[in-house]
Amino acid sequence: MDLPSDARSILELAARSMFELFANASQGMMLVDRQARVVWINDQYRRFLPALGFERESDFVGQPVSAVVPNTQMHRVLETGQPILVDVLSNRAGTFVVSRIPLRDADGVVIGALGIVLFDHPETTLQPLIAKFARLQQDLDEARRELARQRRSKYTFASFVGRSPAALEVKRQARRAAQTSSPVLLLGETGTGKELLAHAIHAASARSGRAFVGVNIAAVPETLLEAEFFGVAPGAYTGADRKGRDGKFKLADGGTLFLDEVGDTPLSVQAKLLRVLQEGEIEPLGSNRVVPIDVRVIAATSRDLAQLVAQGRFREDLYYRLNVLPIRVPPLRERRADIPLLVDMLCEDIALRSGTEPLELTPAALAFLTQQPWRGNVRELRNALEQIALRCDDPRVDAPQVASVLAAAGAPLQERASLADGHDTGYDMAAPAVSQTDAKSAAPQDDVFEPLPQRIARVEREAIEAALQRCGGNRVAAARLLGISRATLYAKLSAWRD
Ligand SMILES: Nc1ncnc2c1ncn2[C@@H]1O[C@H](COP(=O)(O)OP(=O)(O)OP(=O)(O)O)[C@@H](O)[C@H]1O
Repeated sequence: MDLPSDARSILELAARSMFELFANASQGMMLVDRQARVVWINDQYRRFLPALGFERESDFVGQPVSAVVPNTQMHRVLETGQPILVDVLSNRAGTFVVSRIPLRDADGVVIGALGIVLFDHPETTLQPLIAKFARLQQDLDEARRELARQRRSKYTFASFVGRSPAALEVKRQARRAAQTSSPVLLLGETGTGKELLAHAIHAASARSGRAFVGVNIAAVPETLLEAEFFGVAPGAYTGADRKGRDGKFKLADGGTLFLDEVGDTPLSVQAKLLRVLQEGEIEPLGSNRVVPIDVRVIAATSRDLAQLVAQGRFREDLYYRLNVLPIRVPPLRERRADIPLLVDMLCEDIALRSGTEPLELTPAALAFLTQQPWRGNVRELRNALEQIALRCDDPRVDAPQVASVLAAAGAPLQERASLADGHDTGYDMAAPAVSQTDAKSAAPQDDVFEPLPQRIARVEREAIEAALQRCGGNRVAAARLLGISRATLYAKLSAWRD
């Protein structure tokens, strides 16, 4: 027989064929009427009756389906008119993979539903699929545990090295802040340990068991910041965000949100941030639903927020909202007494990570380091020690070697540093601070030919350090000066970190 030529007959044939296929290939079928009463079962279905507690078909057919098939969802299909194409049904007769399809009359009104048992004993028939699912679930659980581990605090107060009065005062204030749930504002130059303190405050707070989530505001493009903060509702966008995405506020729910470089928040987002802090609720992009959140905010900035307020670049109301517990984190040059202790800790850490012997600095070398301006603070000190460890073959290092490595790295040296413990260091004490050009010429030369990737990395680093210095540590201005985006600058800086 050929295919019928009219569409209606073709559809009828297709429907009949599909029904027959399901009726033969499936483990059983049943029909319920509009009132969810069983009106028909096929031969295969009949074998489930004893397990369901029925001896005769006549005791089963005619009954409300929920009375004779425990846990059935047929009534839901009748209520919603939506099929449930694949579902797992478990009851006293076993576990089944089932499908439920509404039946409609010519006007589209739901008049019944068809239930199909696709597989019984899915634990054997679907074994490969279930094994794969179990493996995926295991991977997902592991990834979730790892994420939770990463979201826990990396540092405690013990990680903040320093016994100078200034360092002890910072720790005292931060410990007190940890006892409350009010916003904290950490103010200080780059590399002074603001992020470390934020972690430590969280770790010592009542929220320590929950997430610590950080956002570096300066590193997120303005157009993406709102989505990053508040998330995206499903269907608001096409592409990667189609399914929706939680924002950082949601991820930090119950825990702490660290807003790094809060002074760089664009004005357009400041108003929304203020609302969230006031109301304690967020509205994901593309959603008209507000979601309550409970987040403790710790903000940090290296910029003068009061000045930004005076210039109209930071909202005054947001400033007051964040400035509840301000903590000024002093620069290294105001707590030089901590430098030997920091050097000790950093040398140990660098050695541990690189698998080398820790540096041993002579008293003159340590004195020289102590007198440097350290505009990049602890981060810059760490970088300097890493450079020294890389460039000096002998772990015992004296002041002239330190001076030459710092000069090669383009660091602005302290002019009148006293290098010597009464012996000749070979370093010209009266010489002016090493300029960028001098620094370049102080790079390895003649005898050691510097490989191209290292040379490029060094030149790039010198340029960035010089730009940051020129702009007084202001990264946005430095990025502009370098002709790169601030996100690129941040990516480079964070690649050097830790
Ligand atoms: N007091 C300290 N004790 C030990 N390590 C410190 C201390 N202060 C800073 N560090 C280390 O210096 C590096 C920079 O610190 P951190 O990122 O906390 O600074 P920051 O003030 O947040 O800088 P930025 O504003 O540039 O983000 C980190 O590796 C941190 O562990």
